[in-house]
Amino acid sequence: MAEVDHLAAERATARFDVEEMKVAWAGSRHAVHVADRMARLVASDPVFRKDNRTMLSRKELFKDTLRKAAHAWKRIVELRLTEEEADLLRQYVDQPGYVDLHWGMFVPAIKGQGTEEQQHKWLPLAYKFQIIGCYAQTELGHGSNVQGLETTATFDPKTDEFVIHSPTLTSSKWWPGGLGKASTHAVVYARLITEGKDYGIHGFIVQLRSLEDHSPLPGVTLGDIGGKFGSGAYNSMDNGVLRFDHVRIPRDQMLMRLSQVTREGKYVHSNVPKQLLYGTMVYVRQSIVADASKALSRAVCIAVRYSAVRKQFGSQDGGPETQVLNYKTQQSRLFPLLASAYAFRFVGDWLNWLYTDVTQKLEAKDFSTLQEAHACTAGLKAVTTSVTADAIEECRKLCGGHGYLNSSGLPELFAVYVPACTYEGDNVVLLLQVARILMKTVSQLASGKQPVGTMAYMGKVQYLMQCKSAVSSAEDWLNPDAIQEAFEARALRMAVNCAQNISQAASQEEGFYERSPDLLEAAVAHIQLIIVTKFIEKVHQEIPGHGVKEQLQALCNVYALYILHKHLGDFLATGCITPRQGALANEQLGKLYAQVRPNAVALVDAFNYTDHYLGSVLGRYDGDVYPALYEEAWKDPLNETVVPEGYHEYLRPLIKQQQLKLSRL
Ligand SMILES: CCCCCCCC/C=C\CCCCC/C=C/C(=O)SCCNC(=O)CCNC(=O)[C@H](O)C(C)(C)COP(=O)(O)OP(=O)(O)OC[C@H]1O[C@@H](n2cnc3c(N)ncnc32)[C@H](O)[C@@H]1OP(=O)(O)O
Ligand SMILES: Cc1cc2nc3c(=O)[nH]c(=O)nc-3n(C[C@H](O)[C@H](O)[C@H](O)COP(=O)(O)OP(=O)(O)OC[C@H]3O[C@@H](n4cnc5c(N)ncnc54)[C@H](O)[C@@H]3O)c2cc1C
Repeated sequence: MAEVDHLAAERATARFDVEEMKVAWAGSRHAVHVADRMARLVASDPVFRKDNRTMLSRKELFKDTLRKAAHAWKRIVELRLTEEEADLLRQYVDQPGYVDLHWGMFVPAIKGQGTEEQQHKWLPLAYKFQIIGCYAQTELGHGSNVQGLETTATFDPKTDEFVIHSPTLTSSKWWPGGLGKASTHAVVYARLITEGKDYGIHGFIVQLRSLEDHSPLPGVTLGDIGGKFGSGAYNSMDNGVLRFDHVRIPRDQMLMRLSQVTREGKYVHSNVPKQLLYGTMVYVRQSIVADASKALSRAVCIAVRYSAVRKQFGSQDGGPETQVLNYKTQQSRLFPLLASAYAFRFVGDWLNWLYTDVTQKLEAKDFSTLQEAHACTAGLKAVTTSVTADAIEECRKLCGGHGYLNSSGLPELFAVYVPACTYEGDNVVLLLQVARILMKTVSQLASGKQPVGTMAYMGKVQYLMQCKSAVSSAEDWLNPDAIQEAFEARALRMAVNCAQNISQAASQEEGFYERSPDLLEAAVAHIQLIIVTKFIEKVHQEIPGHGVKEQLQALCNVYALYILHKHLGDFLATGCITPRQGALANEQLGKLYAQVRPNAVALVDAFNYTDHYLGSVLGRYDGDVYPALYEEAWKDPLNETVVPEGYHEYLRPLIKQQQLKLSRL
């Protein structure tokens, strides 16, 4: 705890119990305690220091990542941490690295697509780090279009092996994290060819490097694909390139849970949807939604605390300067982001529940919710990552000039975060998947088929297509039913409009292609409805703690009315609300900002982030920003010498030359 709390006055104005809000944010009292313990464990360990990260060269940074990963593993083993604790510890280490892919994709791919026998063989090796794995799907030529991958896995019945081959330059695996330098194994996605027939993409476990000296195995060419956006940031990750020259693997290294190749080379597909092959991506997409709320809340925490510390311009009578957080423009930019952080947290929790539920159903051979899981994970991944990436940049601007310094933590957070809009599915490609499912659902309405899950509202088509909002005062917008109805009507009408336009095209496919920009917007409207709905549902639950429910209610309204204001064109164009009702929503939004203002600092305190995890001099808990900024500047390598290197070669001769010229005049 800080000795002098420059934000004490801010904390004193909070009208709710911050400790109970921490519980609401984390999900349970247990979750708060575990997270707290792990965060402090990391913060107090000098190996996990990260304040110098942006000053390291790529090689130093990569070695630092290896060191941290090894040290984290040592601590996990020494302290006998549970899986939950270990995950949190890695999260607080906060440095992307090969372990993310090992635990996050390699292990889940084997769990999801391997037979019991295969799991029994490979998982213990992975669990003890006797092998290190990555997820090698994307190629130089194709990422989004998975069916377009070119790597081949041809079955050779003579030797009972698959021959893995990269037939073209564009078939080189390109991007997999952990592949470049660290992994010994990969789950490789390749076209399965047997008995002369191409059966499409399947997963194979392939060893890449020697377990003795880490050198590439014969026929394997691999390396790192090069430096990436920003200093520090995602450059700690060894995203890699990989080519195979007729590399042989035993038949039983094909992941055979969904389909098999027999000893004779016969292809057998189990009676399950082929999309289960994409299961690892669905799993990771739901983790990415949870991660979005973490990244967004970090940026918002920095911007809120700093905005409370920073003062600019005085009162007209020469009194004290104004905290920038008091400017209405600062509030209208920042508070919707604060509300979005909470909204993403709660929708992330719900998505995690949905994923668990779908997984249990799949195990019982019930595939009915597969489409719902795909639409929700793809859509929520796309919307939450796009908003978060933009929001981090907005937080940088909200911190003025100091936000541009590495020591603010925001440039690195942005650089680490932005690829989330691309990896695990480009956001546009994923939203078009949602749109496809929306169009399918609309087309089935006429046949009387009742939509289910998050599409259930579309079943109220008769009502939602013609309803008119009853809002007649700003306060009316505090009614969750009014909000819910407006969002449902907007989403449905946008989807139906798209479907009508598509039906006028020469073919469904052509119509979809022509209308894809509108379809994107319809998909976003549907996903925003889900986020609003889940926030409203959360607030309806019993939430203990003085004032906690009231604050969450206010944030829920901020989130919904901000989206309504931002996308007012949609609501007006579809006739869901009138211009007057739009203006009333904006009026109410202003009142809500005033309600959030005294609670803002406490609302970010509830994220319970250590100064180490935040990694920002602007976001310090104690608000003692200026001495920290000043001190950080002196740590820059440029300040190691008073006279810079290069002075004698370039500066002195220049200055002397000018002096000489002047003396000749
Ligand atoms: C790893 C760590 C995890 C923790 C995260 C926390 C953050 C930590 C921070 C840092 C670490 C980050 C690590 C990042 C690692 C990144 C890894 C990757 O990027 S891996 C590669 C990911 N690649 C993609 O996502 C590719 C995107 N493309 C696709 O998914 C597909 O090709 C497609 C776009 C969906 C198209 O598929 P396809 O051509 O097969 O078909 P369609 O004709 O469109 O669809 C056919 C039917 O299949 C349905 N469908 C499609 N996908 C799915 C699915 N996933 N599940 C269920 N159903 C699916 C589709 O709806 C169609 O259905 P019908 O209409 O026929 O009914
Ligand atoms: C940091 C990072 C880490 C990664 N880690 C891994 C990993 O561990 N393993 C792995 O296998 N892969 C990994 N990837 C690859 C990643 O999954 C792909 O980059 C991603 O799926 C996007 O595919 P792409 O690069 O082919 O983009 P493209 O599909 O080429 O996208 C280019 C542009 O085309 C647009 N576009 C493409 N298709 C359509 C369409 N049908 N309609 C409209 N617009 C379209 C996109 O919106 C985009 O604007 C990683 C990528 C990054 C950046």
